[in-house]
Amino acid sequence: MATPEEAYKRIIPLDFGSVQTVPDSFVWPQASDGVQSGDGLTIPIIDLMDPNAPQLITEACETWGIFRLKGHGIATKLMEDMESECERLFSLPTDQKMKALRSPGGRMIGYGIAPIQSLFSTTMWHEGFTIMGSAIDHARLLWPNDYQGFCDKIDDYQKQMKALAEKLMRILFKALNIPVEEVNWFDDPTNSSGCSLALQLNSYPPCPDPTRTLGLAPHTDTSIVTLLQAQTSGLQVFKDGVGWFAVQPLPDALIVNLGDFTRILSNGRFISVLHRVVVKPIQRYSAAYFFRPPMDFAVSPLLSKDLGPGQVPRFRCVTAKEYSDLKAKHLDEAFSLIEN
Ligand SMILES: C=C1C[C@]23C[C@H]1CC[C@H]2[C@@]12CCC[C@@](C)(C(=O)O1)[C@H]2[C@@H]3C(=O)O
Ligand SMILES: O=C(O)CCC(=O)C(=O)O
Ligand SMILES: [Fe+2]
Repeated sequence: MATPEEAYKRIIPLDFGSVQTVPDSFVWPQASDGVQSGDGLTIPIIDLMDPNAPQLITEACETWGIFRLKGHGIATKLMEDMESECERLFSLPTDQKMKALRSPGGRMIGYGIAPIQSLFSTTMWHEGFTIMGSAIDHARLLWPNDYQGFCDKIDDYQKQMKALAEKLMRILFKALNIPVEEVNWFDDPTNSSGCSLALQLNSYPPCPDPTRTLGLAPHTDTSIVTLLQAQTSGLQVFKDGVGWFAVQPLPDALIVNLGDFTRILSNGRFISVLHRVVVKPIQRYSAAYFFRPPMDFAVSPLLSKDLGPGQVPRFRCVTAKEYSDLKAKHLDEAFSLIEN
């Protein structure tokens, strides 16, 4: 059992600016086992304005669990602003960022290493900033006289991402025969049922030896859907029978990936894609918006009006909270624990 000091150390990132080599504690032997993308190994590109988009999205969810989305309506300027805010935040001196450090055992918000880090003994080449709702309390600590600009951008971004995620959720639920009318939190403007929506700003500092370490260890997201913005490559997905391969970002497109809750709701039909991040000699930022149900929501394949002939539910019903707690302890094994 870790002492409180040890636990605390686990949320403090490395002072990346000062290291010339990858320390042993950051060495992931499997980091370089990616494959080159070849024929048939491209993540679909879908235009949301295409009348066929719902069909294409459904197919992408069944085959990949991830796709690149154009025509999403998020202004390029807002995406650029978000990238600049990431740069402004993560370029702050380490002792300044430390003021907004996530508190151990507390709510998962603020500055620090990846929340899943506690499940791995090898450290990830990463620092992050987690936001749920308003960012004001932490932004004040980072920029005591100048926090409003950051907060306004974050609010605007979350509002637009939420609207887009709801649009996508409508498409997914329609494909799964789940009536959105029965989901009482859907479209709730106050999101009063608890802070489960989250925005994660990720920074992967320039790495002197990129093939030896990982930015984020393999994981699936604890979300319905995750909307990811990243200007440079680094994200990889795992495809059965193929291995790890790169998702190339497109200018202006967002990367959309499904999370575990959609796998449960779809009774396994839609893929909650396993992904990881490799690092580069250059700085990389990303912003991930996690669209998640309120913690008291009961997630079950039986919400669907049509499991298909002879189909039985593969997963038992769990609240979002119950599942998140299982995930925090068991990561990938969480699924086997809810399998019927
Ligand atoms: C809303 C969420 C979703 C979280 C937990 C919580 C806040 C931060 C998210 C991430 C972001 C980084 C990868 C991940 C795996 C992690 O370590 O923290 C994500 C995790 C999850 O999808 O499970
Ligand atoms: O940085 C990326 O490309 C992916 C980030 C990610 O997977 C996450 O925040 O959950
Ligand atoms: Fe992720």
